[in-house]
Amino acid sequence: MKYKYNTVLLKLSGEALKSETEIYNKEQLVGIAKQIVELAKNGLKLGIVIGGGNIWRGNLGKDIDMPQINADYMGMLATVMNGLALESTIKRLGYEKVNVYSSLPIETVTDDYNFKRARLSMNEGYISIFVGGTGFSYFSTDTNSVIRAIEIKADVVMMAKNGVKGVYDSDPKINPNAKFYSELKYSEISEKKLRVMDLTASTLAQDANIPIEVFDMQGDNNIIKVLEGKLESTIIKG
Ligand SMILES: Nc1ncnc2c1ncn2[C@@H]1O[C@H](COP(=O)(O)OP(=O)(O)O)[C@@H](O)[C@H]1O
Ligand SMILES: O=c1ccn([C@@H]2O[C@H](COP(=O)(O)OP(=O)(O)O)[C@@H](O)[C@H]2O)c(=O)[nH]1
Repeated sequence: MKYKYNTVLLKLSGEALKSETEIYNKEQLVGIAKQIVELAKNGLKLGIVIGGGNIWRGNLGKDIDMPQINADYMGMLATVMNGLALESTIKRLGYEKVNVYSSLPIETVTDDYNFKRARLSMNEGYISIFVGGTGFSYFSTDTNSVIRAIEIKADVVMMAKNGVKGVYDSDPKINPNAKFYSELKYSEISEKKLRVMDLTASTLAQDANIPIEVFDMQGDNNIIKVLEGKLESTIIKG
């Protein structure tokens, strides 16, 4: 196997799909889809959780006096849109074996999520795109990613960032002297108050003993490179 892992849960934020002015950028979508198709064709079992941040986030609800729960469900619906955009881009590249599983029942355009069905289809080479988040308010797609990774028996959660190669001791975009970590323990995420993912997600990953690999997906074929072990990243485990 040419990749470090056999089964991977890839977390993409909504930011990965957008441009400066549009919620969807064709080059971004195609660039991601091409890598995903290559990985799947080479036998990697791939589950993808996609965020909704290019369209809407629940914390925007307060700006329009919207209750958090309503705002959160709008955010979850945003992830469904992103999943459909990725699905159609993958299929346009000629790879038909892709399912969009939604935690929100939207029978017309998605399959209802069922971990057994997802595992079976992935064993047959299908890419699983998980949308709708956890289906519950007050959660994030980071937590959703860890839950789906547990359910599909993934070897790792690949946490794709936009423009940051991994985890530092402080925000590298603010502190140019921030120290990069190539490895971290889960406990250090909370001890050092590192902004990588929400604590629910890191605590769940620690309990399930699932490593999380944080890498920068903004670069030529970076998703493939990191899985080939050819890209610097931060691995969180133990
Ligand atoms: N300790 C840290 N290590 C890395 N990035 C950090 C850290 N603290 C804050 N950041 C900031 O978090 C940003 C990533 O935000 P996040 O929402 O998690 O990523 P994305 O938008 O790519 O999903 C980075 O671009 C960086 O500016
Ligand atoms: O299980 C979930 C997942 C997502 N969300 C909502 O959907 C929004 C978009 O998800 P996220 O912010 O995780 O997307 P990303 O930042 O990865 O683009 C969040 O802000 C939440 O409001 C939620 O309520 N429950």
